Amino acid sequence: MASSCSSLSSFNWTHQNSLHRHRRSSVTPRNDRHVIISSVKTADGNGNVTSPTNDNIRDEEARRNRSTSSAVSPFSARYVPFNAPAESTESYSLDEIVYRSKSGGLLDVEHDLEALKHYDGAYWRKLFDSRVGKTKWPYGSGVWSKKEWVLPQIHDDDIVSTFEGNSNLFWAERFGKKFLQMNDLWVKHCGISHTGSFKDLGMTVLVSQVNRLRKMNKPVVGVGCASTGDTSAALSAYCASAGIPSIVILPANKISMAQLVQPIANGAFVLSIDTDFDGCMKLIKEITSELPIYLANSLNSLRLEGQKTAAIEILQQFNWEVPDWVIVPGGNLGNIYAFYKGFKMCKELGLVDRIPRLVCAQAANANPLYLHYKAGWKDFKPVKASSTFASAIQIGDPVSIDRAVYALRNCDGIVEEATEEELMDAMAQADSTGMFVCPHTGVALTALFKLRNQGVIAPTDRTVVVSTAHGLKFSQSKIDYHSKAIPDMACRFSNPPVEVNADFGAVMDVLKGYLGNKALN
Ligand SMILES: Cc1ncc(COP(=O)(O)O)c(C=O)c1O
Ligand SMILES: N[C@@H](CCOP(=O)(O)O)C(=O)O
Repeated sequence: MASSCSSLSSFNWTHQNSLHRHRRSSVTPRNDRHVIISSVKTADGNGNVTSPTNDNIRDEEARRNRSTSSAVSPFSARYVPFNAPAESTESYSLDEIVYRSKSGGLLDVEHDLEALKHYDGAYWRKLFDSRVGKTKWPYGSGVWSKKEWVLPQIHDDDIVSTFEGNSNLFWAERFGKKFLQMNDLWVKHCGISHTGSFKDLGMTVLVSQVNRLRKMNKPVVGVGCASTGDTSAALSAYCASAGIPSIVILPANKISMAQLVQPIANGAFVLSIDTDFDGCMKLIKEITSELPIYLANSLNSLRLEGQKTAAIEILQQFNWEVPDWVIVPGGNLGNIYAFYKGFKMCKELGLVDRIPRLVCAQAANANPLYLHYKAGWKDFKPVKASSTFASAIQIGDPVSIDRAVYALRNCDGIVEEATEEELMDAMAQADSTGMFVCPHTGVALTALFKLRNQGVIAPTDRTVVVSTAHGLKFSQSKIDYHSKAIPDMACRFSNPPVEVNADFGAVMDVLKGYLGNKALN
């Protein structure tokens, strides 16, 4: 049986004595014994315990787990109906295949917070910090470095990970100063990742659990999703790495070529369907209720357990100081809730004393949440999403609408929208200061521009913009913008190449003209 005792026991043992004093209760987790046992091995310069054999990092951890196989995790998690009334007793094991509550509502993964509270905030901060930047399986992953808060009961050997997470929290110094008069602006580059988007954070959790279910002989022949590009890329990569079949349903001609080729290259079974994302989502829900195909979209609350670690990571990267604002582009609306949940857990477990205000940013062409917010959260109505350069969030009927509303209402959150011109300009402005962001990040940056102009976000507010995908996946939109090939768009920040004859004089003339317009510094 999986043991997160071993996960606690096997972290840098030299920290254990100093961490011990942080434990709140007199309960002694059974793993402490194993800490002592493992400590007889030699420790490398980083305090990692090393094996005398030539095991790879997965084998090394499996061997360690075998030696602690009698240990049972003191932590646990289960599915419960999302936002259930206190008197609800409905719950499911994470080893069940279930996506909806009895009433048809969303589910949530509920952790045993009382067990986690046996350790105080300082303990968790130090434990998580001790795992960053190491190769130790599976903690080298930014997701699995928080394993006790994610999937505490999974066996380390069942985990399918690319050491995702630990993404760059980039100080957007020049962008902040030049365009916003801000000096504490940060971009969390979740898109600089294994498959180029934040979806890796959730997919490692979901595919790991599928790996476990298949080893338990549960009826899972493959894993499937509907996608606007990034979920399918992540699903196919993680499944390919574990040897699990993946099936992806894509809206024909509505995702970028770079995104389309990802599942193809990773060996997924790709269905290109003449509908939009909402149509694909409807199909995959029907398919997964008929066939032994496990649903990988964020309707499945397992995904959000991985995605929430990006919020924890932001706090960690600020040395556990809480930013004032976090701005997240929203489509199917799982991620905004995942951020809320990550921040909320850190507050509940004493790692920080407050949570940031969240802003969810939508494309004006696909803005059901924005309209709902403007209507005072009354009577949600899905919309027919129109085409947008932010194609991964072209979603009119988001599955996680209830989760998003809950998150935003509980953090005094805001919803903003961006027109096509605004999002493309914002993306180009960010790129002109050295970034290379995706159009969805352009949507989030537009929200920031608007809230700064309205005086809602102050120049000194510490603000994080979540960048959700790698800009290289969306090169064609940048090519269109910089060649001013977009109808009815001024493309104010375009920077097209200058065509010059292969002639020294002609080149010099052009260069002198260019340099003449520049100040010496
Ligand atoms: C690049 C990118 N940004 C933002 C989002 C929005 O995330 P969510 O669907 O969780 O709201 C998605 C997917 O929907 C995406 O692929
Ligand atoms: N942008 C997503 C849309 C589906 O979102 P999910 O989080 O519910 O899987 C994608 O890339 O497919």
